[in-house]
Amino acid sequence: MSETIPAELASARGTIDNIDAALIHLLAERFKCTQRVGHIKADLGLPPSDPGREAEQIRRLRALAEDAGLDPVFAEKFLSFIVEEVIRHHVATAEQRQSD
Ligand SMILES: O=C(O)C(=O)C[C@]1(C(=O)O)C=C[C@@H](O)C=C1
Repeated sequence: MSETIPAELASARGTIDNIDAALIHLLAERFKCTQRVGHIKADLGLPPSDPGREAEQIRRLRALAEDAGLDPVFAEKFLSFIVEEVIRHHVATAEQRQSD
């Protein structure tokens, strides 16, 4: 296989790399924010998950995805994947709080 990458492919990959970097930064900011939420919930004795809030988020993101031309099923799966990890962090924060 040739080592030379066509200019158009290299340019598209450059854009993909920039978008992936933005996604990582956005996710890092989101997790910093949910870490604050985890501490607030632990302080107030609130449960780690909030199914009502999640239902609202799913409804909103599915609509946004449809408008943006993104598969809403994928958007929902992506959100669920993130929220599952957030809940795991919230549980660990609450457990840590109880053992302090
Ligand atoms: O909003 C909250 O209550 C959160 O804990 C944040 C978050 C989220 O990551 O968006 C995570 C868990 C909840 O079930 C709902 C939403």
